[in-house]
Amino acid sequence: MSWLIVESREDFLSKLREAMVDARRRFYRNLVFIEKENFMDDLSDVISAFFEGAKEARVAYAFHPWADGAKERFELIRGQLRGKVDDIDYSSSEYYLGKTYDLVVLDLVDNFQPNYLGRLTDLASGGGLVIMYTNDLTKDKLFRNSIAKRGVIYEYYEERFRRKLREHEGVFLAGSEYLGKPFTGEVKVSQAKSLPKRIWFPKELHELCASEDQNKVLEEFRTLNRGGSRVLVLVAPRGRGKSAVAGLALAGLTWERMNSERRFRAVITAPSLSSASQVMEFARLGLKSLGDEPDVTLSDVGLIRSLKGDNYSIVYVNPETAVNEEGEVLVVDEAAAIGVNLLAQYVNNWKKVAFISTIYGYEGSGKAFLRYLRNLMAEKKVWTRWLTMNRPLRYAEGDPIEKWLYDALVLNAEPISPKDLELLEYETLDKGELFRDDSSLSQVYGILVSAHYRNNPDDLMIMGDGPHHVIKAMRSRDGYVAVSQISEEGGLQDTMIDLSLRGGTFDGDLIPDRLLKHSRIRDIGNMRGWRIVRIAVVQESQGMGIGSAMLNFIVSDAERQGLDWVGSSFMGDPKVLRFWVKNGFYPVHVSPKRNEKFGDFPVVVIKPLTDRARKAVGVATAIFKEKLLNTIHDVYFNMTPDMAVILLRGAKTHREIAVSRVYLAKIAAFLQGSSPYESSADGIHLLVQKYFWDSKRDWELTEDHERVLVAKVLQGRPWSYLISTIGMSRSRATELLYEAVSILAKKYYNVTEESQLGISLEDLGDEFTTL
Ligand SMILES: CC(=O)SCCNC(=O)CCNC(=O)[C@H](O)C(C)(C)COP(=O)(O)OP(=O)(O)OC[C@H]1O[C@@H](n2cnc3c(N)ncnc32)[C@H](O)[C@@H]1OP(=O)(O)O
Repeated sequence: MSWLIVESREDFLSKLREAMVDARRRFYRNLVFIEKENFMDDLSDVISAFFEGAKEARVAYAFHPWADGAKERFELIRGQLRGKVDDIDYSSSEYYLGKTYDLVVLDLVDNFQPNYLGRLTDLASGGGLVIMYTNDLTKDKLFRNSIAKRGVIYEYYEERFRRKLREHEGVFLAGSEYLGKPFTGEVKVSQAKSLPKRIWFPKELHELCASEDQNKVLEEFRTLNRGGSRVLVLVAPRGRGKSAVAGLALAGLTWERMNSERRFRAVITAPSLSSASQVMEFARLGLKSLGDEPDVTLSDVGLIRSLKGDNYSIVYVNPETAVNEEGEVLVVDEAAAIGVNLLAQYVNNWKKVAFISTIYGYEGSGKAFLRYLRNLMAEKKVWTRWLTMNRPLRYAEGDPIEKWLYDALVLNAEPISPKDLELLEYETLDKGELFRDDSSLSQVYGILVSAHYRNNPDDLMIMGDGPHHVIKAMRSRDGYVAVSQISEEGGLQDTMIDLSLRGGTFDGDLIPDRLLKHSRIRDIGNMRGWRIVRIAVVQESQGMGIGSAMLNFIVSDAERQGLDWVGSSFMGDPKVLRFWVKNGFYPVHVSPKRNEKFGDFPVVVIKPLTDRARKAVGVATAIFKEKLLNTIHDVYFNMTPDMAVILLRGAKTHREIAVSRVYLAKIAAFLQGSSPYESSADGIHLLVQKYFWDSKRDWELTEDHERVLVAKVLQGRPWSYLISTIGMSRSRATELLYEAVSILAKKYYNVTEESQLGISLEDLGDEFTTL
């Protein structure tokens, strides 16, 4: 039975002591949350109570050391902490992901940020305690302040967070009153670990495993050494030891090849070096246990970049580089946080790939990733083995604090599967109500999380508390089927406009800032609009027009409110870009840098709603198109022709380009076969520019024709590269190029292979300078 006690501090502490004894016995965690101005006494008492049951402990103390008073608070309680104490700066907390602590103390006086909270709570082990203390969750908090707009901010997120603390067992609260809800549920404690009956990898590696799940998974990795293309998928919630076992497995795969003639090279990639560090650490540990001492290269902050031995190497490279690296095995950690675009390229280019990922958790949901894998398995082109790990390593299965964390941070939000799509209603959600209604919040946030693997717990707080963030949705009889998170932007003061033009940046107002910097039209800064931060439709109802319908409603809504524009900025995946262009949005900016993590170019699209916005967006679109057409061989040289074609089709701004008769004669010579492509490339380039600048025509080349023109004529890719970039052979590409040029020459100038190959000076007139 669970109950809520409301008693004195002494009673509170004695109940907590009992709970800690039970937790040690049954290997689960408790949480103490202190929220009051004078938190120090309670904090000190709770820490004392903890150490009554432990002579020493592994302690993590997290704070922002540079914040006023933070160090002093740490020093005050430092004397009470016995054992090894890691003082962790929140900003570098990701470096501690693999560690385990008995006591985790979070100083929430300067900041309350869901990402940090989730990450650090996870590090507490069974039998341990998590303490969070703050003067007031909503007063002067760094992350909160960064969300505020013109000094205004809501507290829907914090209100819900406080409610969740009261709902869950294992949680003890010290605020204006003392409350405690000891854990009464059941836990499953892991059985003593035993090795699988038959093992191929050395016993030393198996001994480094902390659970039976890990032993089993370790053996499965061995299948990667068999013939043919193989993909191994390892998914688990956080804290199951999947990265560690992947590292041990790499040591095992290396060991199998150590005495062979052939060198062994494994590549590890992940969104960042630090997210790959667990795999690396355990690979090193594994190799050491086998008696090998690899040479280690470290990064500036001490993370392992590579391990090298006599005839093997294990190296980290960033996700984009990993596509074209060579080696025997590619291990992709936190694969769900890497764009599926890149994952598909890994499977194409590598024979053995291991994808490792969190299926849900605060790096975001892995649904896009899972969808990709399900398709891969259904195609049956590649041998695929799917492994999951369920047992937590640090604490017992059924731990109440893991449950609280998932609920409080909405880590397992689930969209519905709608059955009835007949009647859909467009709604603007009341955020207060949404954050009080768990089921609606789970549906709405679930749609966003499953579509956007990049969502993390901080995003939910921004969505809830940011006064400029608005949520729109489409609701069916069964529940929500589509959601959009919108941010109000623009209406900038002159000082902000100047700041942006001078290269300064500021939070929010992303679209006005980008447009100011790239088109230099000041008026854009004053205009007001809606940036669609996220838009998503439940997976099974995509491609049925719901997204477009919602977008139409949003645009009409914005028009009614007198806004100047609706826009969006997103990672430029061709499918998504097509959605925007189809709905009449103009591409106005593409970042010159590919996003290393996701492998795509961030794109800004916009739809003008007022006359002045139409004028300004006209300029921005023209400037963008000019940049794309003229620098695609340089700034955007590695943009896929697929993307470029959609961007060029979407940038509907017109310019007349004249092609001189000298060039037309060169083009005729090319069509007739008397001049090779390289000799007529100047004329062809002009003709292709003319085509892409022409937005008045009522005919189109096929997308395949356009792709070849972009790849060869505009990007200048060597013929040999066309196969890998647009997937066609040299002869097919040559054929398409010829066809496209002959269509263009005929349509614009009636030039064909029978046209004149030369012209007289008299005919030419004074088009060129006489010297
Ligand atoms: C700022 C941002 O959030 S950008 C990221 C957009 N969101 C996502 O990528 C999440 C996953 N995808 C989705 O939730 C949806 O597919 C959306 C929101 C992109 C589009 O909504 P839908 O209802 O699926 O699109 P709708 O049926 O109205 O329009 C279809 C067009 O969009 C494009 N499209 C983009 N994604 C998809 C998709 N997953 N399925 C089908 N069509 C898609 C196609 O060009 C399609 O045109 P076509 O039918 O002629 O091929």
